[in-house]
Amino acid sequence: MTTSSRRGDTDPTGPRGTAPTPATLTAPALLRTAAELDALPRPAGAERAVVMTMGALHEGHATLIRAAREAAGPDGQVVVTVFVNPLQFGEAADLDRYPRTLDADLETAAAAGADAVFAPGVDEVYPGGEPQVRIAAGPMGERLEGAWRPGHFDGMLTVVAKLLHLTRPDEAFYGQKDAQQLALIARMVRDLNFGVRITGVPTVRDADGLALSSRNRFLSPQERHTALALPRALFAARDRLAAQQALHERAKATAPGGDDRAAGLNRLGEARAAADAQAVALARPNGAPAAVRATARAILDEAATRGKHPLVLDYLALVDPADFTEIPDDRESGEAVLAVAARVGETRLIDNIPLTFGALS
Ligand SMILES: Nc1ncnc2c1ncn2[C@@H]1O[C@H](COP(=O)(O)OP(=O)(O)OP(=O)(O)O)[C@@H](O)[C@H]1O
Ligand SMILES: CC(C)(CO)[C@@H](O)C(=O)[O-]
Ligand code: BAL
Repeated sequence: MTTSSRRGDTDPTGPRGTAPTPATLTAPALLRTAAELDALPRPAGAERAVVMTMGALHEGHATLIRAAREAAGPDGQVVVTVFVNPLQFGEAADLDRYPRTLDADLETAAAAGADAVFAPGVDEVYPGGEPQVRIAAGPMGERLEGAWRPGHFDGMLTVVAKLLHLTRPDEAFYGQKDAQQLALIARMVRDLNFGVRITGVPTVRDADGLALSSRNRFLSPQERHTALALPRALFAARDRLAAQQALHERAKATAPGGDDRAAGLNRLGEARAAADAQAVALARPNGAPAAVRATARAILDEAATRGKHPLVLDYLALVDPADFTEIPDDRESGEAVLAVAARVGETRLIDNIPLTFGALS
């Protein structure tokens, strides 16, 4: 039988020897059933914020919880859900080996400022077995991750819908690391009038650049070295775009008249100055999407040739964050997401970076 429990005070030094903070002094309530969650009083005159996770909490999750705490304020309430959702897994092996670390998760949640952790069992979330009626993610859910993990986003949205109904938050927080998931949740909430604010939180990375992920623990040191090609590719592409855009800005500032100026200089016999003026005039942002893709691709291709621990690329795509369709090569302005998914050994990783075309960053 499972019961609602409010665990005693944690070690005052906090988890992993961190300095004590007010949040570490009180452990969150551990709620195992929907009935226990229903019995959790709502904060009076303040908001409830929710962070949904599959557990094995790391600093990325802690950042989401801190953001929720900050938004809810001292009088508000932060609920963290921990549930490994079978509906969104393709291979049973991936589901079976997914890490489950509830005791450590409660400490991490406490230190980050959670008031309650809702960690139901599979039977509690799906009392009638696999649900007959599900959320369909639609066309956006069939692109990128959806193409590689058929049914994944339907399963993800179905459990997110259920968890939103169960926890009834004012605001819910999700990581930009799972950019397509975040976009789909925002879309579902808008299309189906869920009446909750959805907030994205930027990706948290390790010092070496790798995006934090529960699945990183499966990487051997050599595999991790290969996996670093993901952030390196994304950051190189971002830098390439910034350089191209800086050159374009310089062109606008230094070459009024562009090609006309080059022609005039040519007539005067100033061949070198004419060539410079023309080069500057040509430094337009046109072709930036192709340059961004090529820059990232070169780094990923190199990692794919690594002897013992090669990277196997599933996709690299430059997409519109609104619907995850490919950005056309002649795009000169607007928001984009450069997204990548790859396998290293048995571990599949995803990462992405937001980019803005047509602006100096
Ligand atoms: N590095 C990160 N930075 C910011 N948010 C993150 C990060 N990693 C995960 N999140 C967010 O935390 C929430 C829960 O994610 P989840 O429990 O699946 O963790 P995960 O580390 O992404 O695990 P995995 O990649 O193995 O599925 C999601 O909203 C996810 O986007
Ligand atoms: C949103 C989510 C908790 C649904 O299971 C999961 O996909 C995750 O952890 O990103
Ligand atoms: N972090 C996304 C959840 C999943 O991989 O299933």
